[in-house]
Amino acid sequence: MLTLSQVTKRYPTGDRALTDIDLTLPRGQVMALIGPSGAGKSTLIRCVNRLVEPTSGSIRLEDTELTRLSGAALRRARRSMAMIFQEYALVDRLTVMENVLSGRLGYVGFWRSFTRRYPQEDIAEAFRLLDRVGLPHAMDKRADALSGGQRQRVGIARALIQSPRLLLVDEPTASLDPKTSRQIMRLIRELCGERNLAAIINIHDVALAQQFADRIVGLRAGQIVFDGKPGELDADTLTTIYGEEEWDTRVQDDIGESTPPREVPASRLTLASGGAS
Ligand SMILES: Nc1ncnc2c1ncn2[C@@H]1O[C@H](COP(=O)(O)OP(=O)(O)OP(=O)(O)O)[C@@H](O)[C@H]1O
Repeated sequence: MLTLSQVTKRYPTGDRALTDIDLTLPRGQVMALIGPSGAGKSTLIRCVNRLVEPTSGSIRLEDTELTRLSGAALRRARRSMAMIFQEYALVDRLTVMENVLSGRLGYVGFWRSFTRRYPQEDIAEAFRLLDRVGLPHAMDKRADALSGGQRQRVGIARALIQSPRLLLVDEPTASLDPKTSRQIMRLIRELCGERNLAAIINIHDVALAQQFADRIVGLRAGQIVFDGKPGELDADTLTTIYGEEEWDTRVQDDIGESTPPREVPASRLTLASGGAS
């Protein structure tokens, strides 16, 4: 449903963030994008919804060539690509319900949203979604009264009320503790399954990526150096993605509570943390 062909991004500073990216994402697939800092993960996600303009190449969402769109056509296409952010991007002074309903902004028009007169069916859907993400009693709370995990649940509900076909998820767990991170990843995974939604999840945590994604794509210096199933990620592959000295530290950080002692050879590390709570 999403196809990137030969996508390259060069920033005006001269930084070449992506080089000739070819990638096809089928409907319903949850793909994790991993790689070291600066590899181009955020740039790739933002090229898809054109928050960043690709320098060249083609990005197709089903029958629509996204790189050619502008104005109203681009706004319409963006409705079908919802984003979930690391820092949640909620409006603190608004209630949970208002934050969720703001996901309908692309549909209801400025004045209707400005005066907060959303259609009854949107409000009913917001109730259903808040229930589904585990916040049935929080709708009247201000967003800044919530914990990080709760805020991310609101961010997920806001994304889903857009009725997207694709989720673009940018480090959803980077500000959360390990247990909450697993709960959030599990929720995203389940919702993608229930709605046959495809997702690209930019994530630093390799163990979480392995545990919850169908597919892992490894970026290094703007190029895809691995594309395979979570179980295919081995020490050699991680060295290719992260470099010789980096990856075992990366995996140990990711495993968190079950981190083995430093003297365990890298080749014997179990990458997936397992036993998620
Ligand atoms: N707005 C920008 N202007 C210039 N260069 C940029 C800009 N944004 C990113 N870059 C450069 O593009 C490259 C890829 O950055 P990007 O943020 O996409 O990587 P990333 O893999 O998401 O990194 P991180 O995991 O640290 O968020 C880096 O070299 C970065 O310095």
